[in-house]
Amino acid sequence: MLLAVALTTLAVRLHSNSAFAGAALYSLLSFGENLAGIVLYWTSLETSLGAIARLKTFNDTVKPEDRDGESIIPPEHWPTRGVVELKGVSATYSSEHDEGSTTRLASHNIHLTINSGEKVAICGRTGSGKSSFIALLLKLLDPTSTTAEDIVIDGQLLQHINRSELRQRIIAVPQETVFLPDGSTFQANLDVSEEATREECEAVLTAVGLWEFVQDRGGLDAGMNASTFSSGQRQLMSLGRALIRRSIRQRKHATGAEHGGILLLDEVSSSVDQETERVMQHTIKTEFKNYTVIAVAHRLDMVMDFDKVVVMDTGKIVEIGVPAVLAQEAGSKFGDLVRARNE
Ligand SMILES: Nc1ncnc2c1ncn2[C@@H]1O[C@H](COP(=O)(O)OP(=O)(O)OP(=O)(O)O)[C@@H](O)[C@H]1O
Repeated sequence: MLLAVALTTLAVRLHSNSAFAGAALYSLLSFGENLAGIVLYWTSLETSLGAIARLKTFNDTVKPEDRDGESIIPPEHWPTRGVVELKGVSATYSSEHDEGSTTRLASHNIHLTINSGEKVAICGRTGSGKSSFIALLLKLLDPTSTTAEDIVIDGQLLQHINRSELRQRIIAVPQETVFLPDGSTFQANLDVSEEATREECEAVLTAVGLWEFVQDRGGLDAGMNASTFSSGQRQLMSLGRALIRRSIRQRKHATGAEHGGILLLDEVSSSVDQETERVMQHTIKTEFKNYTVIAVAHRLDMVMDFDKVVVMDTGKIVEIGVPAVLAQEAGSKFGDLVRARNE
């Protein structure tokens, strides 16, 4: 089982170039129990393939034994407000496998405050550092130098927080969806931590428009074959997982009051048609209305009604503003991206 999961995730990684795509297995890793085994399996891989080298870089950042033992478990329901502060954060990838250079700048002196419940889009050209920004928030990538207050989420310094705990508290939807080995049930694939009820699974699949699809294939207990999913259906399952996590968090919240949190999205609608994108947007807006949402987006129409857009270039923030306003502004970098897309 462990080997199969590792191979599945590895196969996904080999098809990808993005930093955060390495975190496609985030949704599996974040549940902890198989993490040590998967990491051990990976680190034993010896190959000179570039993709594996990148995988190893990602790997190096998640070794639990290095840092988690001494790090802090945040308060029980953290983060409930979803205030994110970055105070001059820089990060590099070590590229010992790249010829000619030793480090590669992914984030450069990032100063940014994201307020509670804000919906923020991260935009920019390919390789501008969008996914790396998300990777920083999940501690998949570490800041190069750390002053004591580099990244703070709801008053907690990220550098002190236990990595696996962090990845259980922040909900993230990666660009690529990693499934359990073929034959695992729809329910197991949707609810990886096995904490949701069948009713919750059905409600979530209905919300993302996959309930009929699952029923046609034998229902929640039927074995699933991921290769029969389209890319868009894979992304909908990923969003479904995020909704399940939100439900579970909400249920565990002592007061029962609606609380917030943080949702990270990396190009989640890159493979869906306009109608499906509309469903996804609606679901994110309604189900995560109290959450701070940080979304990497190439499809700029999806983020036009967000509160804020952050435009990145060569690892730096080069513009921050309201998307609908910037889109109309001559000389705006976001406006340039929109105009380039429209052409
Ligand atoms: N694992 C890695 N190892 C080394 N360099 C990396 C790694 N991941 C990304 N980079 C480099 O870091 C820089 C920022 O990459 P990042 O993936 O954050 O950009 P992006 O804006 O998300 O790109 P895209 O839109 O193509 O997904 C790029 O120069 C990229 O080549």
